[in-house]
Amino acid sequence: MRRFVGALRPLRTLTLSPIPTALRVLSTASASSSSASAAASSSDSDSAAAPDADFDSSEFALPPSGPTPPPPPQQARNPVSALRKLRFDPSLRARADEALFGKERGGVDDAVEEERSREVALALLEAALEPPDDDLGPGEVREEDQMSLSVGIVGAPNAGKSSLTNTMVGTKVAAVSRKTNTTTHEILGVLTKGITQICFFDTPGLMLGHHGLPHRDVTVRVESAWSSINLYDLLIVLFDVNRHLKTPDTRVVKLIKRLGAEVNPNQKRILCMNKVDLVEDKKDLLKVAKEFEDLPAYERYFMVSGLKGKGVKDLVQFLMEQAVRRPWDEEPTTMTEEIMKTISLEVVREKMLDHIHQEIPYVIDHRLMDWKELKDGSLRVEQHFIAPKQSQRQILVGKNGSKIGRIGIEANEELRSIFKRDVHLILQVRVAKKRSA
Ligand SMILES: Nc1nc2c(ncn2[C@@H]2O[C@H](COP(=O)(O)OP(=O)(O)OP(=O)(O)O)[C@@H](O)[C@H]2O)c(=O)[nH]1
Repeated sequence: MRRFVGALRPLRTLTLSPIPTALRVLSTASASSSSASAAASSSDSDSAAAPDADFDSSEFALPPSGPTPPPPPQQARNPVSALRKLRFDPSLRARADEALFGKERGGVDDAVEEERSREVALALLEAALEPPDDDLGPGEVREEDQMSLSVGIVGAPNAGKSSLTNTMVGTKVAAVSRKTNTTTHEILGVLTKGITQICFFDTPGLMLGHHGLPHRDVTVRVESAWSSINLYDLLIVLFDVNRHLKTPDTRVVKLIKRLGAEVNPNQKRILCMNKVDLVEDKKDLLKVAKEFEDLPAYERYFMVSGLKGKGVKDLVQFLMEQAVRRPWDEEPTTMTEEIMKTISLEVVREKMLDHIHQEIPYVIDHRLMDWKELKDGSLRVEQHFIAPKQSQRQILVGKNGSKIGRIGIEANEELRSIFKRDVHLILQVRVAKKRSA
């Protein structure tokens, strides 16, 4: 089920002080598949699922995914406190002095001086061990040196926005599939390289000609998307050039022309022809470039294949060069548990979209029910699909569990390769309980 999340939300978060990426990713991703909804638990659904409605990766033999990550390093000993504990017994010290210097040393003055020099040595050692205020760890960048860029990606459904984002960011941030409108929420992708950070925003629903759309929420979504695009530093207008050559979509042409006509001094715009790998005669690409060449707002034209990665390096390089001196909005991405949870949902969702070619994926409630990191470093991930109707459940399960099994096996493989560890994936398909009137 598609849920509307206003396009302004990620922009608003851009102006906030740094919040770990994971929290924001989850806050936008929480529509129907958040781990938070796990609390709703299986009470929403019939608990008696048929055995073929389950997938359990432990029933499939897979080679181990490599060495288990080492345990966290032990806390290093603090040499200052160790030194503080090293207070000699004075009588032992006197005996040592005698043995070394052949006479009994020092009166009261010597003792005081010795104690003072010991304190000075200790203070010096403490100061030496204290990291300087601006000491930066490896890869850290001072705030005043940081460069940032916010990028909105605009395009018709299925133009390849998610695939391109994934390729640029280098992690799986969005479910990619053959279906249109797979982006059920704005997915934030963050690329941090050297001193530069680029935040990518998906802008679902930004299309012209929305008059007459059946649902009011769709109209609201479209309007909200339009009103927010000017807030990005840079806009990528993306279209499927292969489709354009075969069956041009007048709405897409209008979109490209409208965004290319109005110059916005505060925003750079670029036009990206995507899926160039599908175009057999490359000369056709020049024809398309010519068709849109007189649009003043487009600073550059790129021909890319987001899926195959063609031309993406040049595009990323160009984006890096457009960054402005501004502190980063996001912590440089580390694979936190919250990001991993989101990825686990996205990967399973992607496999479901690949295998179920009806409206089913959009009406099914998909939840993360359990997430555990086991002692051996492996992960136990349990997700449930809750279908409104028995017939929908049956389509997702497939004959003798063949569909859910395939989804599970493929998702499990991919999660193992992303997380670089063993993943015990459990998927259950249930039917929602009928609410009594
Ligand atoms: N051959 C080819 N296929 C691509 C390319 N980019 C995307 N695709 C395919 O096009 C389909 C749609 O891609 P997505 O990235 O989901 O498109 P999207 O614009 O994010 O779609 P929505 O979420 O519906 O807005 C998927 O089947 C992709 O595999 C490309 O460069 N070449």
